[in-house]
Amino acid sequence: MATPHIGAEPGDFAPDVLMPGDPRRAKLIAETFFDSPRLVTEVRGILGYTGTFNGKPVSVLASGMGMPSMAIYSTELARFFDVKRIVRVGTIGGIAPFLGLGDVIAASAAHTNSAMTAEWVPGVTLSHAPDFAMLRKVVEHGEATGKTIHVGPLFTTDSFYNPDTSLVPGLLKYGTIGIDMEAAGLYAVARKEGFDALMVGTVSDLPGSEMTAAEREATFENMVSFGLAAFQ
Ligand SMILES: O=P(O)(O)O[C@H]1O[C@H](CO)[C@@H](O)[C@H]1O
Ligand SMILES: O=c1cc[nH]c(=O)[nH]1
Repeated sequence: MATPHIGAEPGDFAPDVLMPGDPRRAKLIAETFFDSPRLVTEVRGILGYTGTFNGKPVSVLASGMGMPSMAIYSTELARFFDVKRIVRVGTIGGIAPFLGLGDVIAASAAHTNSAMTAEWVPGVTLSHAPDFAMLRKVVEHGEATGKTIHVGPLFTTDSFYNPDTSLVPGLLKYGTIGIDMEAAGLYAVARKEGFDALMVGTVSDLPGSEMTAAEREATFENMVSFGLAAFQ
């Protein structure tokens, strides 16, 4: 049955789903990595495809931008389409000095200034963290292929424009390496809805340098290869 935001039927999604923010990146991922991809939803232009990778069913669905949008789509995938594992494949603003444009990161935690989960357990600041088995698989993929993946905490912000840059020294002091807008939402919803999740991202912005929109769309292959490794 279709949901308010996903126009698919039960069985249209595989248990494993990749989630980029950008619908065009979802299409590109399906066309580049999947065998026999088919469009399963396009409500609001949020594209979803299902195909196979290495002979196993896999899907991709855009999340849109920000924690509320990610929370809507990931909740509906878990509740109505029996999705068991989600990997967000997104772009990241790098803040750690050792990062370069195009580097790949797996988020071992996600701090946030969003109030979305503030009252889920009254009086408690929840730690938003990935599934350890999935995190281990992407690290092992890096070791097996000789490709570098940085593992560290992200800061998931509600504000792409007008970010409070005075936060950066504090974030760095506590080991944070980059910034996105969805990882904490995905990790929180995963615990709430009972699926496993991981965020893998490409560094698209650094202080003083950034990728163009075309580069953001194109420099995704390494990140998606890591993301798919989490499902193996
Ligand atoms: O490239 P995506 O996955 O959209 O991720 C990042 O890019 C968007 C901001 O430009 C936010 O969604 C942020 O998290
Ligand atoms: O600077 C950036 C880049 C990607 N995503 C963000 O949230 N911020």
